[in-house]
Amino acid sequence: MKVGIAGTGAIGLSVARALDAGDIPGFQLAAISARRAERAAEVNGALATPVSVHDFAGLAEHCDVIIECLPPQLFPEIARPVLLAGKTLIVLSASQLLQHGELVDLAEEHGGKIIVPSGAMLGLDALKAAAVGTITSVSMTTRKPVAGLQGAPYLVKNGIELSGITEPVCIMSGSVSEIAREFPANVNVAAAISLAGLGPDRTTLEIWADPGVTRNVHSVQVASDSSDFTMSIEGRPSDENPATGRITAQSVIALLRQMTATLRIGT
Ligand SMILES: NC(=O)C1=CN([C@@H]2O[C@H](COP(=O)(O)OP(=O)(O)OC[C@H]3O[C@@H](n4cnc5c(N)ncnc54)[C@H](O)[C@@H]3O)[C@@H](O)[C@H]2O)C=CC1
Ligand SMILES: O=C([O-])CC(=O)C(=O)O
Repeated sequence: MKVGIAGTGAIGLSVARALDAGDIPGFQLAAISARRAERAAEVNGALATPVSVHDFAGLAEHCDVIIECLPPQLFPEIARPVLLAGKTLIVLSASQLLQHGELVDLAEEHGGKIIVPSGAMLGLDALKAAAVGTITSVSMTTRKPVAGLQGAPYLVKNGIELSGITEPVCIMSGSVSEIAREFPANVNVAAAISLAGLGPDRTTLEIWADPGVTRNVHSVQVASDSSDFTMSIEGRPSDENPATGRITAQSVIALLRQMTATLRIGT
């Protein structure tokens, strides 16, 4: 299958490299999309087999599977042409699915598929299994280094300055739906958890800026009629983007491998 990568930053570049190295059987990197021509040339220069460069419509036309690894605000621009063409969209900016439910309807109408990888999170398998029964609560806490939150729309709008803090500060708590509007680049993990479990209105989230952590730390507590469980993950930052955990790109690679595997483990 031909793969197109939209956005060649921390996640897109890692996945492009793995495809280029032949590490993902059954999938071939066919095209990329970059903000600037210079970036596309730089990425192609680092690949053993350079690929064509397209705009989003071009990726939709030439590829079977398109991996969205873009700044969150560009999500509808890539999602529409891909889903209209009935192709498969792998979504990293998962928070955007909460604002753009209409794109799921578009996929349904045109035979497109939307896949949200586990990304920087764990336990979506157990959560989906619990959701077959009755989940009573899902509460999540995310702790981030101050640098990972800087520039978030909510902080800018409310003039909240985090650079001098010496103690952890809870900067927002509420439902995932409420928080996703204010921290679009920081709640992809929470969006995925909410979509797998109780939904964004009933999944609660606290976001903490913590000067004592150097990694994003996500903890989730789940209560259900089949099981109660607690999950926690400390992601090591990627080299290219400290706000993005290294495991995120690895999760996409694992997802692609699973799509053609004879033996699949996990839900
Ligand atoms: N689902 C998950 O668990 C996680 C999701 N994310 C999300 O994944 C997305 C990508 O994350 P990163 O790779 O870390 O971001 P990044 O900022 O490192 O890369 C984004 C890339 O998109 C490029 N870009 C900007 N405008 C473009 C355009 N018009 N056309 C093509 N490319 C364009 C940028 O130049 C940059 O290279 C973000 O929305 C991020 O919030 C990040 C971490 C975990
Ligand atoms: O932990 C990460 O790598 C990123 C993160 O918080 C998110 O996107 O929700």
